[in-house]
Amino acid sequence: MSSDAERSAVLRLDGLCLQRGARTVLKDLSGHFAAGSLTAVIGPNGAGKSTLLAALAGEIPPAAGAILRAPGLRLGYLPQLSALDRYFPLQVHEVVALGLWPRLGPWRRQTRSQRGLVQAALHEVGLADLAHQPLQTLSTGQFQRMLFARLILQDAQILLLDEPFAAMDEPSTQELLALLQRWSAQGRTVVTVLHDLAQVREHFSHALLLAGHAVAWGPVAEVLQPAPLQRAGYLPVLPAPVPRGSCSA
Ligand SMILES: Nc1ncnc2c1ncn2[C@@H]1O[C@H](COP(=O)(O)OP(=O)(O)OP(=O)(O)O)[C@@H](O)[C@H]1O
Repeated sequence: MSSDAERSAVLRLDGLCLQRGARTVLKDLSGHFAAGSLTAVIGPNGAGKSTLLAALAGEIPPAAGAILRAPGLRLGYLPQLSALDRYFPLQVHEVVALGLWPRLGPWRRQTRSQRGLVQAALHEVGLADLAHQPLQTLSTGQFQRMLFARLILQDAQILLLDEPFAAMDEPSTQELLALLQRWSAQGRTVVTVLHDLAQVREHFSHALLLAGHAVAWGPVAEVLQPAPLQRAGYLPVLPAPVPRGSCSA
C-alpha cells in the first residue's frame, strides 16, 4: 500500500529516461514530488537538472518511462534567464499581465481588478515603481523579479524554476526565497534548480541530487551528506590524512 506522502504526489516519475539529441542525459529516475514540498534539484554541471525541469514542464518528451501529473493542476515554468528575449517592445506591467493568460485567455482588455492583481504582484517583488518601464531598461535582477511577478499571476499549483537566483543580489534572493516558502505553505509544489547548498539547507524541505541519474532523493538532511555529494562528483574526494611522523624530511 502506498504511504501518505505517495498519495499526495502531484508529480510522479516512473523509470524516466531523457535524451538530448541521441545522448541519454538522465536515466531510470523514479520517485515523486509531494504537494507543498519545496525541492532543490542539485548536482554538478551537465548532471541533467535543466533537462529534467524542461521535461517536467512538458517541453522534452520522455525517451522511456513516464511523468505523471495529478489532473487539473496548473504548472508555471521559469527557464534559465538566457532563454528569454529581453528586447521585446513591452512595458513591465504588460509582461507581468501575461501571467493572467492561462486563466483568462489572450487579447482581452484588462479589467480594473486585473490591473490591481498586476500591481499587487509587482509590489510583492519590489517592482511597483517600474511598472511602466520598457523591458530593455531593466537590470538582470529586476528582469528576474518581473518574471516572478508573472508567475505569481499564473497562480500555478506546480512551480518549476531553473536557477532563478543566478543574477540576483543577496537581498533580492532572500526575498524571493521567502516567496517560495510562502508558496509551499499555501500547498503549492516548488521544484527549483540551485547550486548554493547553503540556501538548500536553510530553505528547502527536499533535495534531488542528480549526476545523469538520481544519486539521492529525499529530505534535505539526508541528501546533503558527504557520501552522496561525493558520489555525485559535487564534493571533492579529499585524500586520506597522512599519518603523523611519516614525513621523511
Ligand atoms: N539542446 C541540447 N542539445 C544537445 N545536448 C544538450 C542540450 N542541452 C543540454 N545538453 C546536454 O545535456 C546534458 C545535461 O544538460 P543540462 O543542461 O540538463 O545540465 P545541468 O545539470 O542543468 O547543467 P548546468 O548546471 O551546467 O546548468 C549536458 O551534457 C549538455 O551538454
